[in-house]
Amino acid sequence: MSTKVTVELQRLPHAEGLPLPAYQTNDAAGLDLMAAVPENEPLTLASGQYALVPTGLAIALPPGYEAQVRPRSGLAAKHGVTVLNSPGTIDADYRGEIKVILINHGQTAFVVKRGERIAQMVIAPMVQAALVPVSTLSATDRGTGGFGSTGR
Ligand SMILES: O=c1ccn([C@H]2C[C@H](O)[C@@H](COP(=O)(O)OP(=O)(O)OP(=O)(O)O)O2)c(=O)[nH]1
Ligand SMILES: [Mg+2]
Repeated sequence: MSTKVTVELQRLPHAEGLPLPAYQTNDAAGLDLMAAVPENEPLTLASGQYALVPTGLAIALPPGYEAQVRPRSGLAAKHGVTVLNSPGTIDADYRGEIKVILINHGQTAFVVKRGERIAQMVIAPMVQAALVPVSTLSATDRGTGGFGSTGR
């Protein structure tokens, strides 16, 4: 098991009754996030449509960490449903509700029910850069080559 960082979690009123996000297996990287849509109002994503899906959760990450909202491969492979801005970035100083921007690339409508696991959240260490403006950059073998410069 990896070392664990403590993350404060606030469950908002509309998350009542939903289980806490959980790692599904011992060494899973992602905590599954559930849709906190009303029980009697499932969210239908028509083909090509996207929506901001509430999770009913807010967190306080320690400084030096971020959370990434990533797609679940099962939803992508079976239904064409993924996270539009993947990976979504949750900043350590964000205290609002975590929302998932879900898009349906599939051919048929996809219905998001309350409690459905729609995405996963990976907690990761991050560094901030101290930018130093310069007039020329250090030379490298690659230089300015990119975008397929090494071949297909
Ligand atoms: O998938 C996401 C992405 C972001 N957020 C929240 C947490 C994050 O800290 C905040 C801002 O996200 P981001 O910086 O990606 O969006 P922005 O468009 O740059 O908004 P802002 O101007 O508020 O930074 O929105 C989510 O809940 N879900
Ligand atoms: Mg931003």
